[in-house]
Amino acid sequence: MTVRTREIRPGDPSYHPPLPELPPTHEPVSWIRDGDGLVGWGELDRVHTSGPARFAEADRWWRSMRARMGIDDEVRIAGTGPVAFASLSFDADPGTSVITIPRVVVGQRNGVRWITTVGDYEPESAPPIRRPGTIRYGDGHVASTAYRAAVAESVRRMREPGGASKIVLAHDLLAATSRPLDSRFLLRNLATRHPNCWTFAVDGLVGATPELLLRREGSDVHSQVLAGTTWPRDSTDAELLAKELLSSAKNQREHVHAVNSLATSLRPFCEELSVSDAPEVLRLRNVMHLASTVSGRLERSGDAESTLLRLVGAVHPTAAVGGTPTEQAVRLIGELEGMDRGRYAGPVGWVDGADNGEFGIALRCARIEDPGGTDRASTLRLFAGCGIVADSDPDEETAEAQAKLLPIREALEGLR
Ligand SMILES: C=C(O[C@@H]1C=C(C(=O)O)C=C[C@H]1O)C(=O)O
Repeated sequence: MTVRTREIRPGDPSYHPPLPELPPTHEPVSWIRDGDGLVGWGELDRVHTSGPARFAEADRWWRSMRARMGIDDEVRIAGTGPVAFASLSFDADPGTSVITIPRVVVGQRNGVRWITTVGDYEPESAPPIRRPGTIRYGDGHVASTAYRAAVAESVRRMREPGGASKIVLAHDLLAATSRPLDSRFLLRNLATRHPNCWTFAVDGLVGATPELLLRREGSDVHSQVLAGTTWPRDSTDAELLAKELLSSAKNQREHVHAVNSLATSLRPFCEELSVSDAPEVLRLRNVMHLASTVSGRLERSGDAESTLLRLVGAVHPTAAVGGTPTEQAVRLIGELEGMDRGRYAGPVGWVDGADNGEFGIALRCARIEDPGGTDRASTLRLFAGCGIVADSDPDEETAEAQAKLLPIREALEGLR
């Protein structure tokens, strides 16, 4: 099996279109930010994994597949040669994770565009992107009222002696389209409207996440941790909002838990690890977050324990999506939230043959529950959550979750 990467040069018909417009299928895989990234289609092979060993099993499978591939790569940068996309469940149980190898990947980075193909490849032209028609919304497993109640209960528990310091609770919203969904429609709208997020799609999970869990390039690792959120209300000036966020003790507390959890779990793998001095404000279209960067150099980058998928497994779940202490928080999420998160809030991203890659946290996303068909519309489940601390206000957190649902709702409704 030979994997071939060739540069696509200016003048080639596939040099100019934005990445989401290239796939000739309605369900491509994707990872795009600021116009750069990867899209893929056609499936060579996939595996599903589950349980606590889901990361290690996905890793083992990817290494065995790679070992069977001959590589002919004329570009030779991160993301060229063989590439797999993966989306892993939030929880060990329940939850099914997937890792898949596309037959065709088109990538772009710093003005260089390339195509990678596995085996024989017949170019196909992409059919026009379909619109999903009108969208109807309905309550999911955790409606807003139930969410507010869960937040109030978690606050009560956190105030008890021995209570957790932080718990991230989420809720869901159902959406039904009137015509079958074309994932490229969501990808195009998200990538255009949220260029500073990573627009992803893997096996029916589609979204634009602002949170980079782990990037690996050679022996360097990098993460952007988010926690602590505000959003525009009435006519609040953006500068003022950013200042208020930076000086909010409650948001700073939420943030510190998330940064510490990532740094603590990554440190044992690194000979050097640094955390930015103080959080900055990341401004997105609908919300603002406190953001910190964590950068490290791996101690034994060739080690089987330090592969990207293993590292991702070691740092997940950070307190940005789980809580502190992790085990207590995850148990409470199961009890108070009571829904199956599936792959929402789990790691999603790609890994290449040299073990370079990027994984984000699957936030601001929808899971396609029924893709529909020529004669059937589609249904999706949208997710959003918030970090809760002992002084959280249930009404505020419920409103915050609504603000976090906006990007995926707007994409579905056609805004770009
Ligand atoms: C859980 C979500 O977002 C996370 C929670 C945040 C918070 O509570 O401030 C901020 C960013 C994310 O780490 C989500 O978007 O669903």
